[in-house]
Amino acid sequence: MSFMTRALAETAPLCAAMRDMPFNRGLADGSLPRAAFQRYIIQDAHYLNGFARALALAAGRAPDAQAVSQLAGFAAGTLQAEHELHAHYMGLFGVTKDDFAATPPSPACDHYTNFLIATSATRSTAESVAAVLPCFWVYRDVGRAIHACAAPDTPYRAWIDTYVSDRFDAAVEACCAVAERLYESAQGTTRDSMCTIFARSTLLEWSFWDSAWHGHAWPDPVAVGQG
Ligand SMILES: Cc1ncc(C[n+]2csc(CCO)c2C)c(N)n1
Repeated sequence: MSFMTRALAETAPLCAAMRDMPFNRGLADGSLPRAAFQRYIIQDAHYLNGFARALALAAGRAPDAQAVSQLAGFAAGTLQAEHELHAHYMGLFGVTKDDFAATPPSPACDHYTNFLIATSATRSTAESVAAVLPCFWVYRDVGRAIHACAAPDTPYRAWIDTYVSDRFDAAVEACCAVAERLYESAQGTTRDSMCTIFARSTLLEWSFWDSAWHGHAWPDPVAVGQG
C-alpha cells in the first residue's frame, strides 16, 4: 500500500471534519468575520516563517542531492507564493506590519511550527517530509471543497483560488512524490512513524483553524490569579 493511501485512510474522518469547520464554511459563503480572518492571516504569516525554516532544515539534513534540491525548492516556493497571498490579504483587510509585529504566534501556531522544526531537526528526512505534507494536502483538499460551494462574491476568493490552481496542484503532487519515494525505501518502524507524524500534523492543521475561529490566546496567569 502506498504511503498516501495509508496516511489518508487513517486521517479520513479528521479531513472530513476540517472541510466542515465554521471557519472554512465562512470562507466559502463569505460570512467569516473580518476579525477572524485578520487573526488567521497574522498567525499564518508566523506559520510560514516556521514552515519554511523546517523545510530548509530538512533540506540540509537530507541524504541525497535530489531530496536536498526538492526540499530547498519547497522552502523557497513557500516564501514566494504564500507571501504574495499574505501581502494581498493584509492590504485588503487592513493588517499592517505593526499589527503583525505586535502579535506573537498563538499557542496553536507555536505548537505546529515547533513540531515541524523539531521533526526536521531530530528525525529522518522521510519523517520530516511526512510532517510537512499535510500543509500541502489539507489546503488542496479544503480548497477544493470550499471552491465547489463558494459564493461568487466571497471576499476570500483569491485565497480559495490559490489552492485550486494548477500551480498549487503541481506542488502538492511533487511533495507527495517525495514522500512516496522515501516511504518505499524506509524500514517498517520509520514507515509507521511517518503515518503517525502525518496524522499529528493533520490534527495541528485542524487546531490552527479552530484557534483562529475562537481567537484562542495564551493564558494570562497573572490576570487569572487576580480574578
Ligand atoms: C496553517 C497553514 N497550513 C498550510 C498552509 C498552506 N501552505 C503554507 S506553505 C505551503 C507550501 C507552499 O505553498 C502551503 C501549501 C497555510 N498557508 N497555513
